[in-house]
Amino acid sequence: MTFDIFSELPCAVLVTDEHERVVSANPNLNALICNAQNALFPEFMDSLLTRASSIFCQTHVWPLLRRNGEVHEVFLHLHRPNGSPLPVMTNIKKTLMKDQVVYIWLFFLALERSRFESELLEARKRSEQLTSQLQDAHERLRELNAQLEARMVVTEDANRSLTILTNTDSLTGLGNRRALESAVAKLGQESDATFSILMVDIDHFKTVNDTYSHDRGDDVLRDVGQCLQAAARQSDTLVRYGGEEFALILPNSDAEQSLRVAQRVHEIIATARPGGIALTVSIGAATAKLDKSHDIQPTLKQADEAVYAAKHQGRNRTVHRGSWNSTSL
Ligand SMILES: Nc1nc2c(ncn2[C@@H]2O[C@H](COP(=O)(O)OP(=O)(O)OP(=O)(O)O)[C@@H](O)[C@H]2O)c(=O)[nH]1
Repeated sequence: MTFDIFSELPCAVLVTDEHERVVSANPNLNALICNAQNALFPEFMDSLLTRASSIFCQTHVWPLLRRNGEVHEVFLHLHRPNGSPLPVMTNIKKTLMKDQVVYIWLFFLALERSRFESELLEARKRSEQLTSQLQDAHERLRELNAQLEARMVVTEDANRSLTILTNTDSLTGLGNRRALESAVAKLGQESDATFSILMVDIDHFKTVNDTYSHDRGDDVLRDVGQCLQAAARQSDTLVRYGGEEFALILPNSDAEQSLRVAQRVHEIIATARPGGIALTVSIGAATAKLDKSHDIQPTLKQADEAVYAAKHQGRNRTVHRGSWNSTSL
């Protein structure tokens, strides 16, 4: 009986019955053993094995096969007609074919197997090396990322400090003219909001410098800044607008409210005596409604003109200009 289906298989196949008789063999097995495809096979498979392998089969392989129905990775030596042993690996499985119990033996050259194994080991080693290189690269990337993030934090801090510095008046610690822009943003998004600006200018400040020294003049500027801060609300923005001039932005304040704040400024400065000197300020006030452009320049200009008017009218007073009638306190 032959089983043609095995002739197509790429490996060497032997089929035996339960009495260890050779039932069939495919051409690959012939080629493997005899280097010829049509060689005849012995009746019992025992004759195909070297003596040592035959004993091993009788004592181990067949008992295992009969018990488990299959055996894997058995190392045997086939007995070639020229007398030389051929090392092979064998997988055997019991099965039913054409109503007959048979055992199918698949043979692989042991040498090929060890070559495959060493190739596999080599590939595994390469993949392990690659994995470790990848891990190193990943670790390095993580470090670089951390360094980059740290640098970004430093840069952001530096940028923040720079922004604060460029928006701050170093003498008084108040915002400077540039800081006015963010104050405008603070006025709110909605147009139609009423706001006021107070321009506060120290009277006869040149005389203060000339009489008491420039340093004393600086003290006066610092103290006036504090007086104005005391008069302002949390939501107001105070900046040193230039020289001895300060600007106070009052969101949501109409003319009347701005005049009340101005009055408070006059009183606080009179009481505080900035730099230990009795002095007065002139205040120009202006009130407007915020338009869509958020442009406060026209209102600033009006407040500036109002300061000029206050000076002209004798100083130590507030003049209000703007959409409202001029008022003088
Ligand atoms: N100490 C000091 N003085 C300054 C500073 N900035 C500007 N000044 C001085 O402020 C003075 C301003 O003088 P003026 O513009 O004549 O004004 P004023 O003397 O206050 O006179 P009126 O404004 O008309 O009352 C000048 O002498 C400037 O040198 C500063 O940062 N520190």
